[in-house]
Amino acid sequence: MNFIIIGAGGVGSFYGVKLLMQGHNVKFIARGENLKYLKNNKLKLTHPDFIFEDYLDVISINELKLVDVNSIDAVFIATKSMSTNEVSEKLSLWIKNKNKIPYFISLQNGVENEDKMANYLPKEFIIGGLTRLIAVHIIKQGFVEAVGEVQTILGSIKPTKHSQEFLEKLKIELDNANTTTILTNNIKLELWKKLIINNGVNAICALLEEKSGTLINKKETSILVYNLMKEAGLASHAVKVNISESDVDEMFELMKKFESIVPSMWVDKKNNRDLELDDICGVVIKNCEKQGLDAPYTRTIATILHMQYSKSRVKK
Ligand SMILES: NC(=O)C1=CN([C@@H]2O[C@H](COP(=O)(O)OP(=O)(O)OC[C@H]3O[C@@H](n4cnc5c(N)ncnc54)[C@H](OP(=O)(O)O)[C@@H]3O)[C@@H](O)[C@H]2O)C=CC1
Ligand SMILES: CC(C)(CO)C(=O)C(=O)O
Repeated sequence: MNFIIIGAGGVGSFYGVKLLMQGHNVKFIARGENLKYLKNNKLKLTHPDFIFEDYLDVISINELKLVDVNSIDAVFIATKSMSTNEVSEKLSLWIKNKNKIPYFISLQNGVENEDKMANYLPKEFIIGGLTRLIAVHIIKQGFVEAVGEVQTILGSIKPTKHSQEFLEKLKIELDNANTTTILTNNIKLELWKKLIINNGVNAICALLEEKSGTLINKKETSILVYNLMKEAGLASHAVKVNISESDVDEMFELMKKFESIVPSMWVDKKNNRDLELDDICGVVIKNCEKQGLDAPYTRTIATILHMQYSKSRVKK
């Protein structure tokens, strides 16, 4: 199959490399220094189960116009959520007036990426997705480190017979790549369940500069993590997703069993990059407010992190 991966960062490199190793054609879209480096040097990606080291086929998003739309089966979006609008707009220009277009699959955190994509791309071709039980980060230029067993959950936002067939086929390829893929008819619910995890650990780990396991296993902080998760569950009711208490408990238990990791928000803080705060904590606060509720744990952690980071961050 033929894939494009937008965002040759942690998640994008991991999925792209997995597909490459299965013999698929994969084009990566990168930008800035990362693009320059990968055009001339190999990418090394390590996981406890494998090591990959090779050149990638990498282009900029502006070079996308040189790629034949008809030849591509799917485009994965693996940028941070702040880039979704910009990327989707570029994709909409690329597919304009084409009779055959690929599927567009988000692997990002956050529950609003698919809505953002739908402002630019046909709904029948948008696949919501998430990746969990994985921590994968750029350690230095050209070197990506991954851990975790990797579960991918995918679901069309407007299913058709063709999109279901495509997803079945993609599942086989991802499963062959030693990851687990779950197809769902309710991707919105799954995205909110992932938001529970992210709201539970991302901002607080970045704020306290502690790994997820440390906070989950310490009594005082595990109560904070659990309440952050609970607020994400509460927020979901504003958009009629209705996360239950047992969904929250399930996600808490899942994170308890997962290895102790450095979540992406802490990595971004370490690297002086923008944080996905609006798409994680911001969404929880906004949707609690819609119901006349506050989200005090989320608000406190997010506000302190934001203020601390704004002061200490080296201006670009
Ligand atoms: N890392 C992880 O372990 C996990 C991450 N996630 C989620 O997956 C998504 C991706 O995260 P992650 O891999 O950590 O992110 P990274 O920041 O490592 O990678 C994103 C890459 O996309 C690039 N990018 C952004 N916009 C463009 C553009 N317009 N054109 C070309 N390249 C672009 C970025 O470039 P630049 O460096 O210039 O910004 C960066 O290299 C996020 O939503 C995250 O929350 C989910 C589960 C686990
Ligand atoms: C918390 C974690 C690792 C879960 O997969 C994640 O999504 C992130 O780092 O942003």
